[in-house]
Amino acid sequence: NDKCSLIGRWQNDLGSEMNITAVNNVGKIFGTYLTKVTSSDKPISESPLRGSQQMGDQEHPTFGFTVTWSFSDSTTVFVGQCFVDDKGKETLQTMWLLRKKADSSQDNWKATLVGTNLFTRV
Ligand SMILES: CN1C(=O)N(C)[C@H]2CS[C@@H](CCCCC(=O)O)[C@H]21
Repeated sequence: NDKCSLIGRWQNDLGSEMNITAVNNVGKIFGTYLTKVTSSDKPISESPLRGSQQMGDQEHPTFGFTVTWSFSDSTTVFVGQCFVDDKGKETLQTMWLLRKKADSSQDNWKATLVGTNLFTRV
């Protein structure tokens, strides 16, 4: 049974490192996210990550989590699923929405970025 646990350290192609430190018995996810790149001009620091995963099927659980950036006024939400390939390699296939702070509602239209992202274990 290829159980896919979210716990541990993950990295993506942008050089970000995510450390999921705990998933409790009801699927609550706790961790931190350290980005190497930012669209803000502030110094980067580790940011908290909170979310939840489905606990029904432990093989390839779906999940969602929010990163509340500690150094910028933006927020990113991730949603995705954990997969294990036939060699036992785990990946997190995700899509994300990055909401940057708009200076006014007139700028609201250009304040949300979207993307896909693959995480592999460090
Ligand atoms: C590095 N990133 C990464 O690993 N992503 C999956 C994408 C979605 S979150 C964004 C970084 C946002 C940093 C905070 C800010 O620039 O306001 C980018």
